[in-house]
Amino acid sequence: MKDSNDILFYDEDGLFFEFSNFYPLPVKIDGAFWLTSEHFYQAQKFINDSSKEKIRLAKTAEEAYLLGNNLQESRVDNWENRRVQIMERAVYEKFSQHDFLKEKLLETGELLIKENSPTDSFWGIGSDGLGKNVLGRILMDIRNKFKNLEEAKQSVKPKWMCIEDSVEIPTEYGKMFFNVYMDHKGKEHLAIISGNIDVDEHVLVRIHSECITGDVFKSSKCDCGIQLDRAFKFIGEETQKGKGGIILYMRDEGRGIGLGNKLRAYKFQQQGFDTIDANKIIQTPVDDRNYVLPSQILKSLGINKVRLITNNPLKIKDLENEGIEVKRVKINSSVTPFNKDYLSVKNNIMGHNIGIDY
Ligand SMILES: Nc1nc(O)c(N)c(N[C@@H]2O[C@H](COP(=O)(O)O)[C@@H](O)[C@H]2O)n1
Ligand SMILES: [Zn+2]
Repeated sequence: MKDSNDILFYDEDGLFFEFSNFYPLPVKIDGAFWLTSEHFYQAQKFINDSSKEKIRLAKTAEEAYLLGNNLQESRVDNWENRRVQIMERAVYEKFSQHDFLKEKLLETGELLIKENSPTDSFWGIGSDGLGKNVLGRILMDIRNKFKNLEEAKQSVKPKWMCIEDSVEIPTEYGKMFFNVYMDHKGKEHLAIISGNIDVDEHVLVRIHSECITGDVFKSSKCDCGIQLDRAFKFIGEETQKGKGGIILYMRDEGRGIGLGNKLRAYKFQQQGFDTIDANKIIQTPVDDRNYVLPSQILKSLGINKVRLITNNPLKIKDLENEGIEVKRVKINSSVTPFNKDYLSVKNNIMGHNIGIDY
């Protein structure tokens, strides 16, 4: 139902038309410019580049919409399952690339945002006002993400929490120096430094999100434990060669939703839902992390150029947004019968293009 305080957007002459995908504002995604976020969304329905290009070159969002719904050319399969993730990306890119829009979204505070479409009860609220409002929910999720980012940027400078700034601990891959950083929420994160750090070079870095099931209890359900071991080994080898590297171990368990929620999400995965839908079912963000704090930690160490050991495009994007030059170092995973679905979602929908050791 509509409430007088709700933020309603849909009509071209409405106060919040900028929130509509039809608002004429260009967005750059995957190296290409799209006249609107609607152009990008509609183009993703199709397999071949010529169809995508026809839509990309459409003069208006309306034209792109009509092409997206009428082009008789081969379409991607299971679009119904992918369209929300595609829409989330299109809208996130649009708002994160235009500060005035991000500000306008943040200024809506905690108010409900609804696409006041009289015809669409999936993306909007439909004629009876009771529709799913999926687009409105996406906007509110992105508003929260921006709020967390803003908070993290305002967070107190990371504080060295160790006795002498760092503690030497012998590891399987040689001695390393452990440094604790506390964030604005009181969470303690680790910077594990090995060997010589030459800030004039691209420093070898792994930003690892905590996964206690994988990192500690050797779960075969994900590739976190393998990735951590491989990053440690790689940095240990670099140290042997007289260089070095850093592992930033971030307490972002469960892609930021915490251990309990992750295990709740696992239960739904056991019923056949993928890692994205499982998070949504338990009403948590798909990924509640940002990498402002790791960027702050690196900069506090004088590091502005890194070779980042990751498959996760969001880590690269956030570091670059914080002014850090990133060269990506791919990290292979080993497929198990227990993690193959998870890896394929990371690879095919979350953009990780994972190197797979079979
Ligand atoms: N929420 C959630 N659901 C799952 O099914 C998962 N396997 C995870 N794992 C968490 O993802 C993070 C590692 O992902 P990246 O490779 O860094 O993108 C880590 O926080 C795991 O706990 N989470
Ligand atoms: Zn894991």
